[in-house]
Amino acid sequence: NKVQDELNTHIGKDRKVDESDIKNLVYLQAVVKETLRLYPPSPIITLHAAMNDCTFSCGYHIPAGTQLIVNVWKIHRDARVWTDPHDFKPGRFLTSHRDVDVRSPNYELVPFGSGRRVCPGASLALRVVQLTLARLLHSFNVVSPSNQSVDMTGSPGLTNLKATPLEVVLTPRLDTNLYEN
Ligand code: HEM
Repeated sequence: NKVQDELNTHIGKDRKVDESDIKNLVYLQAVVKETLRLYPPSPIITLHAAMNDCTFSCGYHIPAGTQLIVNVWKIHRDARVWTDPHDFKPGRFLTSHRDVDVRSPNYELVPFGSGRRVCPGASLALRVVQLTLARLLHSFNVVSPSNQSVDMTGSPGLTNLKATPLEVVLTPRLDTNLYEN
């Protein structure tokens, strides 16, 4: 509903959302970030190895050549970084965490990985996800059948899939002529 309020303010209901509108849709951007934080499509990143010996401040010694797995899911729910880490609160990216981005140097938010092997498709992915979500929420009201809350349980695996199918009812919210092309 808050994204739809933002869409009403910046776009209105007489035209479709355009790619150039996205920079003004700061709450929508925060929703995408919060979604990537709580439900990273790659919850663990594999196939990495330490190039040099290193010792973490907490005492762990990692010899060069050790194969490493990055637990993105855990990093994104670290209570030392995120207040109410398991709650969906997009507003945190407009207040307490407004400077945190998927390219931040402090590694709090790493849905695309980081460093030399960071996802080269990150910018494309963000543009596509933001525009698609904006168009969807601008064009339709979305509710779950019988208004039940959505089961967000995930299934185990290298990619983050819902354990149960998502069922929603879409209702148009714009003039019919805007759906013709
Ligand atoms: C929301 C969408 C996406 C997410 C969350 C995502 C996430 C990731 C992650 C976590 C990695 C591993 C990084 C690492 O090893 O440290 C990766 C690698 C990669 N991604 Fe994406 N990705 C997305 C979309 C895309 C798109 C749209 C493309 C291409 C157009 C793409 C191309 C690649 C490639 C080629 C690699 C391998 C890079 C390498 O090993 O050097 N990804 N991605």
